[in-house]
Amino acid sequence: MFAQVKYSKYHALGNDYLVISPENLAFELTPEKIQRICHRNFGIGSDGILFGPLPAKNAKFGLRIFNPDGSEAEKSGNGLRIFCRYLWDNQIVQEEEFEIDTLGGRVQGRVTESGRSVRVEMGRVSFQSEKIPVTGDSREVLQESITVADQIFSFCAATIGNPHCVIQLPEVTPEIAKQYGSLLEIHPYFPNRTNVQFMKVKDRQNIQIEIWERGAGYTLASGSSSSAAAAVAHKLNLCDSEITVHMPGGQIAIAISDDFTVTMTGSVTKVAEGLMSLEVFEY
Ligand SMILES: N[C@H](CCC[C@H](N)C(=O)O)C(=O)O
Repeated sequence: MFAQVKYSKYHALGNDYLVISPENLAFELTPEKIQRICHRNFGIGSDGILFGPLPAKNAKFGLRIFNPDGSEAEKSGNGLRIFCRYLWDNQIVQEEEFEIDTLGGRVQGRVTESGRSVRVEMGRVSFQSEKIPVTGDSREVLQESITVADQIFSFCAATIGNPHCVIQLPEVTPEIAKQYGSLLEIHPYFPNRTNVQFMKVKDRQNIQIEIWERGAGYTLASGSSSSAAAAVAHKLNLCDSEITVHMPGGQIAIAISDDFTVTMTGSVTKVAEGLMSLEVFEY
């Protein structure tokens, strides 16, 4: 049994992840262990864990993505950019494009600018209720109403492998995301819970979002949230097909094709390489 566990820590616009390779782990990543590792005081602290590279049937690499509450996510845009950079840092890939298999489908990644920028084709966005999922009749979930804490919002829902609830407002703030995000995350309309974005459309090429993530809470940036919110803005014809998403942690460039395939380009920053002591589980 290893007394320590090797990990790499990166952030993507302030949305930080730990990368742990299966070759360095001799125990199962249970929800309790994930919660402890991600805890900002009792653990290393992060917005999630990227567990890979894993064997994959229809891609070069497999990746599992865990939220700090211990739940497993189908996709993470910032997580995927970080994982691509991790593979590049460890000479497992070079400048070529390569495929990664996730619970939410296969994506294509490419590392550029000596690791500082990564582009990921995130797959297709769908607004179809049964794919997200959202309860009720089979339909595209666009501009419907939802009530939390006696506040009625108009929302759109989308999936890019993981679920998203997008609410357009004239102004968005962290306070709004923190006050209503946690209630919307667990609203009965979303059987698998949902990520939530409060979106201000600045012009046809720029949106601003404040984010409440499923299983993680308020975060400074989110790649799948950027993809979903931009896709909704484009679907409602409020924005063109190339959109810059502005978040507290920074900006992500989103390009949307005619079939709503989304390509996301953004930065990755290496924070540290470390050794986690198993004592962390004894407290
Ligand atoms: N909390 C999300 C996964 C991480 C998404 C976010 N960090 C990103 O960059 O896409 C979920 O449960 O679907």
